[in-house]
Amino acid sequence: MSHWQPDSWRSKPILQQPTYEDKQHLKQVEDTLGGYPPLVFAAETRALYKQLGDVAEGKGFLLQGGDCAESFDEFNAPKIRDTFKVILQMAIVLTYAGRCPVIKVARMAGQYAKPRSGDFETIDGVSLPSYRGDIINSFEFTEASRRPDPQRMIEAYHRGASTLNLLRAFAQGGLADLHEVNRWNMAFVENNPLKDRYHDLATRIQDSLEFMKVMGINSTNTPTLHETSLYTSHEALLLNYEQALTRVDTLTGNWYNCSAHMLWIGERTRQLDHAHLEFFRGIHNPIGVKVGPTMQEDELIQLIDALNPNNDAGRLTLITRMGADKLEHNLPKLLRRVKQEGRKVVWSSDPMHGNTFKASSGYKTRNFDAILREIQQFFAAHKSEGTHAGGIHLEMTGQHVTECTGGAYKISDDDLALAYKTQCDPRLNADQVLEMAFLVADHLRDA
Ligand SMILES: O=C[C@H](O)[C@H](O)COP(=O)(O)O
Ligand SMILES: C=C(OP(=O)(O)O)C(=O)O
Repeated sequence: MSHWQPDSWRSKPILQQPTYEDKQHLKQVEDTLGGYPPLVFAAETRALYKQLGDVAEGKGFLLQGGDCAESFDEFNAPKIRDTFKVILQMAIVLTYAGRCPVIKVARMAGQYAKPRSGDFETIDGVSLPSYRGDIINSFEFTEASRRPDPQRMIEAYHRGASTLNLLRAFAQGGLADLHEVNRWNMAFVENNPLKDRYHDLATRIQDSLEFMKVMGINSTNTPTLHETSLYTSHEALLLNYEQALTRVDTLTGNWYNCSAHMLWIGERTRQLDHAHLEFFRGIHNPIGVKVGPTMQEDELIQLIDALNPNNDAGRLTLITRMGADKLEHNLPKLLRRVKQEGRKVVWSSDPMHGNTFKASSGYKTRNFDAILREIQQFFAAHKSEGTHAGGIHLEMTGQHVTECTGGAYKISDDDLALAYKTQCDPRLNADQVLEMAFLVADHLRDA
């Protein structure tokens, strides 16, 4: 295999990239970013790698979630806080009701680049380049807004850094204290139809904390009760940006992509001889790859071997996104083959991307029941193949949006217009996530 360099991807075919008109400006931005401090520290990335290694061995569960596409316009503390809360809330339900350690990885602090089905969008007979995420162009439907601008990478870096800073403060500065989480969760679910179930769980956690106190277990000296670990992730699609943040770790001498702890390759850019595979094979982060409904057994083994030649547990997460109607037929054969060949991977389910459709109202949406059905089938397939259902990957937000239909509030096609805010794909809202958490926890406990 040829020698890897952070820029060796540049000689390979590449899909889903913008065409920048001003190459000099692009180079200037890449150089500037290359001189900026890394956003994450390689040792943190190694800690996540190790925890994912445990998940690959069947000990733990990966919860990965956040926006479909983070937005420069909706960049504010309440939004970051609410998504943080909803991830934590789901993690607590999964940990307590599912009796399972949960590793939390946010789709935040860098989820700015989007692959698209078409290069152009047409509205009222006018065709303009598709919106590809705020790191590339702007959502507004004008010629100027849709022109790719390299300067946006600098903007994305700064917003990613601020988001990460706040997430770290929340995780370690008291907001994630289990005593507090228990309290704010109560208010957070006040109007939720699953409130009673949540209250019951919260009371049991409270009882456990009080029991520990009575027994003399000093919770002030027990960091896991006061803080949490939340890692960051995004699709490493725009390789100019990702390369600029790829650095040698001085402790190990290895290359790490320091734009996030975990990165993944999308379904549309995972070709074996293409640029994204080339870039990912050289970085030492834990990585994910999306696995869609057309994936065949041989192709999957080749992909695994290209990305994880040493078969290290924790290195590779396979994120299946097949669609509720296809998973039952397509996943078991992949599980069987990977198990037969002894490859160590985390299997995670993205029940969102295979279940998107256009509602009669014209909005792109996903139905809660289809999302749930894909998760149920994911657990069932693992159970029958004797493999570990290792995680879920959700597009979700802490905001009260109406983007996915169904759930306990029975959001209908007509309701979608009430609060449809996503810039790309529909997300589960805070209530739908809580509901999903209880349903997944039941499967997790059973598994
Ligand atoms: O999030 C994933 C993709 O970017 C998205 O599904 C593509 O959407 P499109 O089919 O509207 O381009
Ligand atoms: C684009 C995404 O998914 P996929 O590659 O599975 O379509 C995504 O997760 O944002």
